[in-house]
Amino acid sequence: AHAWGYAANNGPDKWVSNFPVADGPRQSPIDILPGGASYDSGLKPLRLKYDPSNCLEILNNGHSFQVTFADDSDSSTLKEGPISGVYRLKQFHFHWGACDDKGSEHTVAGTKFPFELHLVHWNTKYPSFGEAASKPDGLAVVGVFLKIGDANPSLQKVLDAFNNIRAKGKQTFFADFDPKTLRPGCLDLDYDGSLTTPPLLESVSWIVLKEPISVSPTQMTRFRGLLFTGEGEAPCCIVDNYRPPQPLKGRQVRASFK
Ligand SMILES: NS(=O)(=O)c1ccc(C(=O)O)c(S(=O)(=O)NCCc2ccccc2)c1
Ligand SMILES: [Zn+2]
Repeated sequence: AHAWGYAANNGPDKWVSNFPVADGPRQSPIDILPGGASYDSGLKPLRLKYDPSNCLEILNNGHSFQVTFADDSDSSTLKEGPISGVYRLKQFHFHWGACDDKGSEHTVAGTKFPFELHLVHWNTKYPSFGEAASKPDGLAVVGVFLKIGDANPSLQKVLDAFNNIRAKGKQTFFADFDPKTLRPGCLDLDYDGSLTTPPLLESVSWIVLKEPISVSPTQMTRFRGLLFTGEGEAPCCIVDNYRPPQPLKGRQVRASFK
């Protein structure tokens, strides 16, 4: 079976043939209707605690790039909010469009943002990420929308590392980055969902932050210079690496705000 991707021949509407869960009851992303979310006064504020020294490397995995963190201790964790227990940060990555009118995976009342950041965490009640990834409460992903605006200084450090990871498979040392600097306010919309890329496992508690952070047009074009393809192959830029919204199938979205 050819590898999954985002092209016409291997994109999101083709994934179900190798990953039947693509048609499951709790798939992600979704279109979020803030008016349809129910305010949950029991929701405590989300607690992100990240240690920049846990940052290991930045990698172009052929469908996005990810910044990987050391997850062998509880020094970079997510707590409270809709989740119980302690979840460790494993990696963060982005999804984006070829142009500014699309790119995010979640949408808000049909509105698409040009980018979406995902911070992937796993539940430490399980021995490893791989174990947690197949459990209904195994993963928690924080989604942050990016909009066009002022340059984002903390993002610049990530973009400056791109020169070493332009081609698929390239990776480079990347240290001392605190993803908390990428966090906007604390209004979040929560629901039970899945990974948005194969294997599309239905193990994710999604925590989508309502307020976007800003990136400048120059910073955005840097993302679009990354390549899906390996060195020596005909260059194909990573763009439109997003899955469209999936059916809600009766799920409730909880809001941490009125
Ligand atoms: N958009 S998302 O947050 O759902 C997501 C996207 C990509 C990946 C990834 O592995 O690259 C991941 S991951 O880091 O969670 N890995 C999922 C695939 C996987 C499952 C089980 C063991 C290893 C990898 C998550
Ligand atoms: Zn993602």
